[in-house]
Amino acid sequence: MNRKKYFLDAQGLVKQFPAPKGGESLTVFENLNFGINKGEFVCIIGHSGCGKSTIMNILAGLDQASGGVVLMDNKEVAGPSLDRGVVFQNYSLLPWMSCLRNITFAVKSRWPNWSREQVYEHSMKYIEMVGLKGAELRKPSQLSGGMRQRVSIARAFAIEPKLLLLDEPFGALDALTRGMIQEELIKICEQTGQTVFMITHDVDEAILLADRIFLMSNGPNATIAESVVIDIPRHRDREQIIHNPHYYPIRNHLVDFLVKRSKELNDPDTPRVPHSDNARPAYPPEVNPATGQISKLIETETTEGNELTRQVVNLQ
Ligand SMILES: Nc1ncnc2c1ncn2[C@@H]1O[C@H](COP(=O)(O)OP(=O)(O)OP(=O)(O)O)[C@@H](O)[C@H]1O
Repeated sequence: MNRKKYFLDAQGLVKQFPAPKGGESLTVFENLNFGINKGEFVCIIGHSGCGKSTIMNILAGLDQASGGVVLMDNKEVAGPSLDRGVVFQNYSLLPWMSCLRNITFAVKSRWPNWSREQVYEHSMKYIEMVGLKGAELRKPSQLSGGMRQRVSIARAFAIEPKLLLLDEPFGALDALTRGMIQEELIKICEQTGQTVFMITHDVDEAILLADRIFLMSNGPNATIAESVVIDIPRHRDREQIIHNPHYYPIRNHLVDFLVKRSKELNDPDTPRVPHSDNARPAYPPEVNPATGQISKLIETETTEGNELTRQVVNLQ
């Protein structure tokens, strides 16, 4: 039995939006509990409208939950912070600034006491890391979509956030560019041990990148039904990964969830597995589709200092 404590810990999150003309408010999700370990790459998959971007905005501190709490490094997330870098699908670069200035601007805010040289060298390191050396003085409008997305990734990494949040960052890119940037992202994450939470609709992308994949049931009243463990060894590459014997069992499990189980879980006539064993947060079970192992993280009565201790228990 391992003892465990998460770096990022979401406990009992609820999000409700008021109805536009009075009436019943919309509960997007409720009693959402999940954790992310330091250095882990976690993807979240679920149908459109289930609440993935809402979760990401709450983790980023850009939106507030209606209930529950998010702890990062034991501190409550109460607003935006340079500890969390966000990359959106639409790049969100400042159009009047060059690529380099888009990055130096963020680096200066992060380390206001750095000299010009320090800021420049640090920013150029990340420009090089995403393969944009030579294009650093161009404005976003003079770049391709893939290049712009690489600038936003470089900017997010350059502030060395404790947590990187990626909201479908490759959604608008063609397959070839997407593949190239995925490989760069894998390389950078391997070099830096970055903790990442990423939304994607692409199951193959999720298997390639993630250590775990959260499966979200359909909304309203959505929930994270499972945390799927991707135990395919790293370094992974797109051509080789499909030959790993665990690849297709994992892929089939994800597709089956999206096609069938995500809806069933939302059907009021389908009996639900109780989400919570007791009044405490119940994390979604961890499932390894390749080995059939299911484990569950539970809180124990034990406390060490003021910290709650959690244990992983194998159920199957
Ligand atoms: N500001 C808002 N006011 C009212 N309802 C909202 C607001 N923002 C989101 N919603 C609703 O909350 C639900 C979840 O939206 P969200 O964007 O988080 O879903 P998503 O899973 O990210 O979808 P997609 O995959 O299409 O991006 C949707 O029903 C959406 O209409």
